[in-house]
Amino acid sequence: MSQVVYITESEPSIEPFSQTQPDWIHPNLLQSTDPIKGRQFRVSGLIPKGACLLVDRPYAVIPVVDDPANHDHLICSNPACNRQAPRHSASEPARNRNRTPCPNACIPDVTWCTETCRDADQGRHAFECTWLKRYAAPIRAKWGEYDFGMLWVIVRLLAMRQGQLQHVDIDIRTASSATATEKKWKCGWEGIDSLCGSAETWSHDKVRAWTTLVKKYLQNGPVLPHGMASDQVLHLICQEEANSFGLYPRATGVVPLPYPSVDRGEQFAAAVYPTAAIANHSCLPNITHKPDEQGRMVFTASRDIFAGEECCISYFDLTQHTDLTSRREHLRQSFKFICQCERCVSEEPVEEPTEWSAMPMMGL
Ligand SMILES: C[S@@+](CC[C@H](N)C(=O)[O-])C[C@H]1O[C@@H](n2cnc3c(N)ncnc32)[C@H](O)[C@@H]1O
Repeated sequence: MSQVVYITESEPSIEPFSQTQPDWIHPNLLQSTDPIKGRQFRVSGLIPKGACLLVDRPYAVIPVVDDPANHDHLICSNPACNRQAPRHSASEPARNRNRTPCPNACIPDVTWCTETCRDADQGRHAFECTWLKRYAAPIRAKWGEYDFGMLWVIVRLLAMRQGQLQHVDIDIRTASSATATEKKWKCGWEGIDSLCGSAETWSHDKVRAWTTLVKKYLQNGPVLPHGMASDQVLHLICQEEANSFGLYPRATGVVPLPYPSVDRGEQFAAAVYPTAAIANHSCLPNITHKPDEQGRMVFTASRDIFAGEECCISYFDLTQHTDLTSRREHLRQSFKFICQCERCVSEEPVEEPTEWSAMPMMGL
């Protein structure tokens, strides 16, 4: 990849995303490739039930809440924090108690849990602030909350990438010259760049619609100086669609299903993770996933996992879609693939063999 650094005198400095590995990765966790599903997690030796397999920091995360000004679970915008910033918490020391809004009042969804967090995040936020102020309201009004969220995640991904490019010597370049062990897991922008997703799986109408949005709202220019071509940004949207996680307060993928049924709660954020995104889906997962208090995705073994087995999460709340048709339809609509997990394949109806002897003679 050619290294281009886009820094001008007037550009604020964005703190680099200096992570070179996930925060925790179980030594028995490996990456391999499946001919149908693509990249996957496998294990090289026993991982006992309850063990933590992965703790991965989001590369970009946005809050997803109605009425942010009055919501208790808005997250701190500082990517080094991501903690929920409650409106009031009597138990907190006074200096931590106030949510700190954007000084330019860009949108109420942007807040920091403390002034310290806000000040440390000035450079990154400056990258998105003008864009949010100019486009958030018109995009929400014309295209709706889902499209706005998709575009905002892209803006936050581009802001983080910009931070890495500004610190190219300590980040992207060192990543490409890292030792074989360090290169085992691609982190930061390298990890995002390697995510699956392609516009070839999209209908012409969908490509046209997102191309329009990219040209209208995400063009490289003074409002968003990212230096990428429109088709690269469109590709990033495909990757985001195939790989982003909803963040919920309770674990996803608990099996057997709890009785009485417990769902995973109300979504409060959406995020893209460089390493957690390698996990494929199973309707009988052996891993549960849940964000920790900093929005890091934590994978936990829900049973003993033996050498050679694939590690899978569930992409949806298993309490909501139980039979084969409903599960496959949900995955097809929301995640654009036909589930080939062992449970779905084993539940496929067996086609009755044609009884030729019972057929009338066809004039032979
Ligand atoms: C979040 S990515 C998972 C990692 C991906 N396999 C890769 O190569 O990067 C989601 C994509 O993986 C594939 N996938 C995941 N679970 C699958 C399953 N149960 N059946 C078929 N394809 C699956 C689909 O192509 C899906 O769009």
